[in-house]
Amino acid sequence: MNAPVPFAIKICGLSTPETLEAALGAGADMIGLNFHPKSPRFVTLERARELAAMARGRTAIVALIVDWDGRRAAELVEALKPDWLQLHGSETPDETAALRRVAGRPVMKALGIAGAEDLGAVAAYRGAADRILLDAKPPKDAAFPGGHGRPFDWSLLAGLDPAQPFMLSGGLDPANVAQAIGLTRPAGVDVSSGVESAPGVKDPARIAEFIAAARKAAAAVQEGSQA
Ligand SMILES: O=C(O)c1ccccc1N[C@@H]1O[C@H](COP(=O)(O)O)[C@@H](O)[C@H]1O
Repeated sequence: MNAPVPFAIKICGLSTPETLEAALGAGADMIGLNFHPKSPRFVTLERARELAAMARGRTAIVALIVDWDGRRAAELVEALKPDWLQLHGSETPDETAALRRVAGRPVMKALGIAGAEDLGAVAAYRGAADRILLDAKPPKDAAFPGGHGRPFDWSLLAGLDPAQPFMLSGGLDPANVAQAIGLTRPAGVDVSSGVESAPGVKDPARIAEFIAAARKAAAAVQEGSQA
């Protein structure tokens, strides 16, 4: 039997040393650096290297990319040395497996969920991705494919194979994360907008509140499943 993976809390879209330090101090397990140019959380490689140097050895560093090819991803890995790649575009299972191979890093594949039919994609990525991240589907006219602060209907996840681990994202915040964890029992949670005071502006107090609430709810689920 595989060893259980510890519950992971990821704070995504960090772009300043101060807010990164807030996430590290509050105990984030993963931090996300966003390389999608249309995102309000976009960081240059230079800024990302500065932040990664602060974070290395204290948390897992995740580089978020959207529909990149393998050569570009491998160059980013060489320059930044992230622990993970987060693929948040329309990468197919084959492209996901190829990116993982070429870049030599574990990959977290984000899948957009709006209805029960979207859950079918999850099985297709088994073996291609190291983690599945279930996010709300972006609005149709959206300029970027994630980070819109919108939740999806969590009750849809009752239709998922209970043996399938996943991380949950999409519209999570300090006030709803405990309910989301209790209902869906994810292997981790990921947040961006819900810990901001404005798009792209992270709020240290909300980061700390989010991490404390998620940690407490995950511990309660764990205790409940052991009882
Ligand atoms: O945050 C962004 O700007 C972003 C841009 C492009 C792709 C993904 C992005 N963020 C990811 O989206 C989800 C949900 O974010 P939110 O909490 O609803 O704002 C999360 O996994 C982020 O990593």
